[in-house]
Amino acid sequence: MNDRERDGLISSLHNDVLALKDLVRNRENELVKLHREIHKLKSVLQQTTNHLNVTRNEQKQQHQQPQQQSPQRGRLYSLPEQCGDVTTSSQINPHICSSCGMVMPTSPEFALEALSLGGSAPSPSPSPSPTSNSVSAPQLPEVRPKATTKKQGVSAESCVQSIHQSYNVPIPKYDKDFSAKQQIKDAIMDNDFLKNIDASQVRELVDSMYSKCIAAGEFVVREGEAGAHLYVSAAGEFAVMQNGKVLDKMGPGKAFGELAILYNCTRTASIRVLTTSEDARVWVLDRRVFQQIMMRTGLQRIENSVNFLKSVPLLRNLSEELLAKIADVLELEFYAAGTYIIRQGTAGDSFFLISQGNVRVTQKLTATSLEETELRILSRGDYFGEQALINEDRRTANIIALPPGVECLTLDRDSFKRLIGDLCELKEKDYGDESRILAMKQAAENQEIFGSQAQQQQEYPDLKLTDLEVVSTLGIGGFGRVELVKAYHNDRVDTFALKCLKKRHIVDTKQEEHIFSERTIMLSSKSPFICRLYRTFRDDKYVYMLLEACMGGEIWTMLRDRGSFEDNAAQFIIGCVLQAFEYLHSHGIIYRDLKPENLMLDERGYVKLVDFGFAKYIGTSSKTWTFCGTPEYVAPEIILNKGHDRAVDYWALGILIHELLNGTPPFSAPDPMQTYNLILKGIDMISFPKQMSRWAVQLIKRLCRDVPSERLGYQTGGIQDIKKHKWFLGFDWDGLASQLLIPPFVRPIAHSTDVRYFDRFPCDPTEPPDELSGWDAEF
Ligand SMILES: Nc1ncnc2c1ncn2[C@@H]1O[C@H](COP(=O)(O)OP(=O)(O)OP(=O)(O)O)[C@@H](O)[C@H]1O
Ligand SMILES: Nc1nc2c(ncn2[C@@H]2O[C@@H]3COP(=O)(O)O[C@H]3[C@H]2O)c(=O)[nH]1
Ligand SMILES: Nc1nc2c(ncn2[C@@H]2O[C@@H]3COP(=O)(O)O[C@H]3[C@H]2O)c(=O)[nH]1
Repeated sequence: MNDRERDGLISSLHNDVLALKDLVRNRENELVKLHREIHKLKSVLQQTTNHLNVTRNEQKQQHQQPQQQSPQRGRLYSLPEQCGDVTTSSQINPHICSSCGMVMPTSPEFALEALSLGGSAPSPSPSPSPTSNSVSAPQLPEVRPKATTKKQGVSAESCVQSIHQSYNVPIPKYDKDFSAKQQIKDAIMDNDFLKNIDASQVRELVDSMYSKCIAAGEFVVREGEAGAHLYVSAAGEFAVMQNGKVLDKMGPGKAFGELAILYNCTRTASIRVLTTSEDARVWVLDRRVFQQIMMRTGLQRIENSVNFLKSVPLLRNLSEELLAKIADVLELEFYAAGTYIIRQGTAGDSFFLISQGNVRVTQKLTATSLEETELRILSRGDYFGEQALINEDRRTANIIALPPGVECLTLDRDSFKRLIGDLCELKEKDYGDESRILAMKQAAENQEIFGSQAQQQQEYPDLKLTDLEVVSTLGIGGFGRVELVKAYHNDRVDTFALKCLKKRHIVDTKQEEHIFSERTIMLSSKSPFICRLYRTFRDDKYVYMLLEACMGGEIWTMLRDRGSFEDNAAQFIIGCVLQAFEYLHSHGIIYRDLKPENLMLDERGYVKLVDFGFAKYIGTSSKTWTFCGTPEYVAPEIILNKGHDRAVDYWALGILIHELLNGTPPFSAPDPMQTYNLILKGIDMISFPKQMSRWAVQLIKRLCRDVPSERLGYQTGGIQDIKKHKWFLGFDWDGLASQLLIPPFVRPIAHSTDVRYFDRFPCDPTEPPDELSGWDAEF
């Protein structure tokens, strides 16, 4: 390793360390947040257990003294809800509200009840029920209403009533400037318990908060009291206290007081103003308003769900009543792009309806296959996941969320069976899996023939690496050099191109599979339009491919030197490529790296495809997802990761025609991202040079269609459709196939090691490190 490389390595390691430190810092922050969350939840839990203990004791007492009642019970029920929180002024007796003189509610249910009864005074229950299991504050037993059955009933029954009543009750709004709104919104989103509220709900909460000043030293919230408000600190400093001890301090922009409201418990801590110089200020939201906003949006959600269900074709004929039942049990779930919502072969208990976004359905067609075949894309209104529920079996396909993410309504197994499991459409659904698997088997058999050992039979079996003598370097690729070599064997001298690939580099860049695939496909391919691979070798540092030497040089070099090709030369080059594609596609192989750099001329001037590093066997009906290719040549579906097949080769063919005729590809920018953006804008955004023939432009446009299935060559006529296009009018396809056609550029070659059509490359004295993992055993 030289100094520059070492410096580069050090700097990259340094960056890695910095990134890891950042990660650790973020994790630590997350931990602190989680600890705080745990602590808060523990406070809530603590209260609940206390309440339950007290209730149990109470129930015991009530059994012992059934007639005894608190004399203040009636007043408790008539307490107006807004008197929930007390400040210092009521401290003489914390249970008496100083402003209205009433007894403060000490049970969390009180507020709920007050809410559900709209603040009116229902008559108190005359006698407590010994069986009720009310929860109430243990600190204040003397004023706490004894548990009653009525109370239990009210909170369930009239709460529902209240939902409907409050549905149309206007919610107060208070004007505030932008920064105030932002402060409240940020505080809500920063609160672990409130941050999951819908954006529309947050907006309403923000609008309904009003400002209140609180003097230095006063309590905003007192531990153990009932909570009737949610707060956001607007200005000043506040202390969070528990049992008289300061737990934490907070400045402006913090939401607090949410626990008592969300968990129906009493205040789990006290909040006191620390600021001494001037009043502190808080934003306040009445609990009643909070609940109203939550209920209203909740109801709205059910209504939206029913409306959505009505639009789902599967549920078209169901009654309104049944739809409402379904809507009632549906759960809303979100999945980030790329998430496997369902994985084939796993057990599953949910049924899914897509309410937003798209999913990709893929399937492994054989138990051992690594590849997933794309079956279809499902979108809003479509459903999935019924198979495993109906057949009591494992999932039969994968469901993957597509960008930007997916929203689904889900039903659990029981609800599915009860509500829609009998629908004929579901029971009779046939996705055609069987015929697909049959076709796959057929294709696999073909592949077996194509990639079989017999087909891959290596030639020159007696030739050893040591029989080869390097003459000069023909080219340099991503993994090493291609050398022109002389082979001395059986009293003969042959010349070959020897592609030497650095094993360490292959392993480091995880390209083992691509190199293997290149070997299998090239060894098996026997077409005059594809460079022959005769055999392979290996040693500790390299794998070697002994290739047919294409001594006419690269099309890329010719294009560089000439600037562009005439139509007839371009037709000949494209004709040869089409012959190669016809051969590859008919064997289920896609090439994926078409460009002038990978087209070589043999000594007769015929064009051959070289470099099969990205070629892949996919069979006839499947797709693949690996992003690969050269930026200027990749098709939109590769960029968008939609899954691709041989249609990407037709796209690349259109790009190649453009480059051969003009010297540049149509989509080209200084960096790949810009190039991808141009590609996604489409071929119609390109203005073609005037000198191009009308037919050439038309052919390029027909090949470079955004939608793969619309590309010429991909339809039922296959590659013949391209060959029949007007641009090729008069072209001698039979002459090309039989190689009797005279190529447009015959390049004189003096002898078998004449390298005049190749650039000169300096030698590279550095040796790559050994790589001995053994992945290349077959080479
Ligand atoms: N059969 C051949 N006959 C003559 N020259 C060849 C042959 N194969 C490759 N070359 C020369 O070597 C160069 C590099 O070869 P190739 O593209 O196959 O290597 P690679 O490591 O796969 O490169 P890449 O980075 O493009 O994947 C070619 O551009 C060409 O100039
Ligand atoms: N229990 C608890 N409450 C906290 C803490 N930090 C801030 N608070 C807030 O103090 C508030 C007191 O009233 P709530 O119990 O309604 O909600 C509580 C939280 O919003 C903490 O560490 N523990
Ligand atoms: N087996 C199969 N499932 C599909 C197909 N298209 C969509 N799917 C859905 O993919 C789901 C995967 O999970 P399930 O087997 O429960 O139910 C499956 C179907 O709802 C298909 O062609 N075949």
